Amino acid sequence: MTKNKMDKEKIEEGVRLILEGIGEDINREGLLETPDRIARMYKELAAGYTDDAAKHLKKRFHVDNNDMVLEKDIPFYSFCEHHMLPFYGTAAIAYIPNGEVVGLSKMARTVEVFAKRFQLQERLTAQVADAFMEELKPQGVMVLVEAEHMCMTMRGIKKPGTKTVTVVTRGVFDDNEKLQNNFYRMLERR
Ligand SMILES: Nc1nc2c(ncn2[C@@H]2O[C@H](COP(=O)(O)OP(=O)(O)OP(=O)(O)O)[C@@H](O)[C@H]2O)c(=O)[nH]1
Ligand SMILES: [Zn+2]
Repeated sequence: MTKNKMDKEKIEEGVRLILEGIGEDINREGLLETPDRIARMYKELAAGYTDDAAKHLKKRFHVDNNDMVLEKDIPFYSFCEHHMLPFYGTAAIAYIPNGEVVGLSKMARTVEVFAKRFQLQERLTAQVADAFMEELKPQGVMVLVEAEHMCMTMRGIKKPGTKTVTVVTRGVFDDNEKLQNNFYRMLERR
């Protein structure tokens, strides 16, 4: 992924063009600072382009037992790459260690790295799983993402409340009904 710094001026120019295209007066008081604000906003909301999952997953702790670790209800906000509108929800990551675990916060940080980009929910889900497999090298990983897409709620088909669920398995979770059911059972526990 690109390590380039964001081009703030380009974003500002783009925002001015969209506002002009819509027919707005870009010189009216309320809009004067908007291009600058939006450029600063993207620096935060698209920070994933300059972040790297490997950086967060490289610190490990040894464990004696390779029991499943599950982190669930990890909230995230992302953007759909088709409409540049937010999609948001929660992610759950489970893995079976291979003698090593990562800090719990790093699981949520990995979600952030890939969520803070223009995304497809399917790709976001797979990228989180693949980052775990590549960096931590567990025996397997399973990731579930549940999200609402604003491009389906405030425009287009307009179906608020519709949830999209994407699931990815890697390693020992592949085709392993027992492990997958274990994951789903742990997700349901409140
Ligand atoms: N698979 C997938 N589709 C997505 C995601 N986010 C948005 N979409 C869909 O991307 C599609 C883009 O379809 P297009 O027909 O090119 O665009 P559109 O004319 O704006 O489509 P409508 O939303 O149906 O009005 C839409 O069906 C969106 O619902 C995502 O994360 N994954
Ligand atoms: Zn969309």
